[in-house]
Amino acid sequence: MFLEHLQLQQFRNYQAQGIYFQAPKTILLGDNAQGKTNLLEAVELLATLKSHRASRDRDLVQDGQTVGQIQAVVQRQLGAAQLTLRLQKSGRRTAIINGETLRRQQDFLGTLNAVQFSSLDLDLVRGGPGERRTWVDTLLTQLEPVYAYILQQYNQALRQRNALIRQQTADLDESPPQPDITQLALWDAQLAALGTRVIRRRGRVIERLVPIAQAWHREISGHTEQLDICYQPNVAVEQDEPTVIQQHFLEKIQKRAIAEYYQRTTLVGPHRDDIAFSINQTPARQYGSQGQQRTLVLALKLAELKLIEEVVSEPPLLLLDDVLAELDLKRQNQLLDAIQDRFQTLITTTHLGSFDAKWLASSQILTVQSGKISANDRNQADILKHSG
Ligand SMILES: Nc1ncnc2c1ncn2[C@@H]1O[C@H](COP(=O)(O)OP(=O)(O)OP(=O)(O)O)[C@@H](O)[C@H]1O
Repeated sequence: MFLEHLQLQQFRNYQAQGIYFQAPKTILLGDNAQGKTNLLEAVELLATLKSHRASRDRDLVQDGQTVGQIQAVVQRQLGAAQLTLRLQKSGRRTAIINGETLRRQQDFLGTLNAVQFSSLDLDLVRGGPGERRTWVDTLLTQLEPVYAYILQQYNQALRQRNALIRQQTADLDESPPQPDITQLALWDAQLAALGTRVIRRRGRVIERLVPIAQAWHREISGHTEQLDICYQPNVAVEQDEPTVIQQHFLEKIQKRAIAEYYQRTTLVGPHRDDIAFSINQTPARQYGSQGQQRTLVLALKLAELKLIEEVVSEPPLLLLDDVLAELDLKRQNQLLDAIQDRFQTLITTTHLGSFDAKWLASSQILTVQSGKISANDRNQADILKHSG
């Protein structure tokens, strides 16, 4: 797939900006806080309907405005698609494909696929389990758009169950516990059914990703290291059978009932899953050197690219946010060799110094300054169309 055109209107620090992408690699060059990451964020929103930096649309709409818009033309094997995402300072988003407003936003997913790689991704190894869950969920959302809906339903059931537990324990200190068993049992069943769907999908995607990531990791580490990735679901999966997992889920809820009552929150379910990474049988989080952790994240990102390509039968985009400077020259070259011209890649950087001359020659270079994009040299002037 190829992102041919992007149009940003009142989005972050862009007033009105159109960009035509004309090379497999586009380098977005600019000082800090000029709008480079904002542009990648717009593409991330089109691919996942989520931003890793903003949880509310009000932050995405340009300051002082009430609405913002991201529009794109994506070339796919079956033809071109036009994507429009309208954002409001307060109120719901509108998702439009080829002029048709979608009733379910989840139907927007799957037209544009992208893998994002930023220095924040190093937190995948060093950070907490939440970071790893978000990573696997974002990948799943692109592979199986229906997963976005399942996860949303699970989180809703979780919130409602938590509210019920809190309500029942509100006067914990004054009177003895009086749980409403029937109502809680209904939420337990919901949580177990939806949670099982989340667990099985997470298990399946990690199983598919592991051999690809291991192969990359072996290659990048010069065949000296063995990567292992282990899904650690909060509810054990001994058999990939929904009824068996649901049964385990409900049994574990029973066992943790008293602890849940006193901690006033749901303690059982995939919102407590983790994924363990180890290198040569040693947990990467505690013992991996910075270099080893970078190799690991690079292997994961390359594996994501390949897995999405396998599943959707087209190469996804790669968004590299200020990450090349974080990698040493050897790893940079391994990444660049792996991408070649197969994956359309958008790269942000504050300086061109670290780029290989061969790379620069085959890239479209755009300068980003205060929410405005201009071609880096006169030959590239025709690839820009300013609007507004
Ligand atoms: N909703 C908004 N409205 C207007 N401007 C915004 C909005 N959100 C962010 N900005 C501006 O966008 C700029 C940040 O841009 P961005 O995060 O893309 O930086 P960058 O060019 O990637 O730089 P860095 O290298 O520091 O990451 C800041 O100047 C910020 O004030």
